[in-house]
Amino acid sequence: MDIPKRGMPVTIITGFLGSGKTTLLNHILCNSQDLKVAVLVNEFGDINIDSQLLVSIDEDMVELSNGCICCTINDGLVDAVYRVLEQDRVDYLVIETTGIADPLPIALTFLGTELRDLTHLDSIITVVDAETFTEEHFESEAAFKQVAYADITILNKVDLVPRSKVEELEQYIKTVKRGARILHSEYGQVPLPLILDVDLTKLDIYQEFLVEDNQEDDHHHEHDHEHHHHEHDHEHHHYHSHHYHSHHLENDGFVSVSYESDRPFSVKKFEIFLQEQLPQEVFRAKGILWFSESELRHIFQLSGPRFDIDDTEWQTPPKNQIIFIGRHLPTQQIRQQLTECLD
Ligand SMILES: Nc1nc2c(ncn2[C@@H]2O[C@H](COP(=O)(O)OP(=O)(O)OP(=O)(O)O)[C@@H](O)[C@H]2O)c(=O)[nH]1
Repeated sequence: MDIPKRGMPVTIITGFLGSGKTTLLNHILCNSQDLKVAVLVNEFGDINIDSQLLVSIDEDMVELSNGCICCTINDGLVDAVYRVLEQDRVDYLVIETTGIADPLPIALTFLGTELRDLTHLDSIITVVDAETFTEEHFESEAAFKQVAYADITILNKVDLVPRSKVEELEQYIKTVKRGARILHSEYGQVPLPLILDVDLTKLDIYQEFLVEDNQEDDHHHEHDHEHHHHEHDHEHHHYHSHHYHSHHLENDGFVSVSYESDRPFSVKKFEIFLQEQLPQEVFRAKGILWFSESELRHIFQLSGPRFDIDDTEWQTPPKNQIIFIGRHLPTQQIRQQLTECLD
């Protein structure tokens, strides 16, 4: 089989001024373990790396002892990306945009230039400051697009606001982006497997912005549009099916399905389960999760289309325990699917 070679994965981080983009970037640089990450930033001043980690610095590139590198975008994004591609063994590229940037032209730089064949746009992450974000932010075109184009929205600084504010913001964000994937964080602390190499960018969304220059492509263009609409319908269906109203809650049909295992899940498989397999009827789930990729105890909460994973330390031998609540749940199927998530 002729499998096309995929280029270097790229994650774009956007978010309004002061929302916590750099904080998230530092979290990525310090926790990327054996992944060699290159980050592109506007100024080094932003990156506040422990100086013990620095091994070399030149005018536009800083190298850290864990192999990660930072480059400035001074002389243009495309040039900066080429500088990274010329480095040995860089596995992953993360770009921090300025707080007022519209992410669309940046995404199109990866999809519509020669970089298309050398890179693979993995996802756009938008960091939102839970404390200062208000609906008026959307009067800014850039802020609106940051949320509208986000594949993942990280609602950061949740330590500064009551839970009700976080929920209100989520509802509001979902009016702008139906089915938004929202994670919560304090100081950008989210498990990296949930945000890197997740392959969430849907190329067909960008198709209309890319100028096609031959008939073959035009044909694909139409096809992609159909596909796009179809997906939207699907999302609509999926994400709005959770609107059971409270007076139905006492009705028959609500069940819970519990699951336990002494073996860890694979993060990837569990993610796919959440994204693609979780029955629409599940409107609440909670549990304690053990992933083979992580030494931490992850507390999982799902409410409607939103889920949340918090990290804590194990005080007991690790195991998986999870419960799903919803109407008419296919108990055996859920158990079977979870068993398939075991590593
Ligand atoms: N309390 C609290 N403060 C945070 C959190 N995340 C970041 N901060 C602080 O918020 C400030 C802004 O964070 P940055 O990471 O610099 O934000 P940024 O988006 O890079 O900012 P710009 O470069 O101005 O766009 C810093 O003082 C951070 O320490 C959080 O979750 N909780």
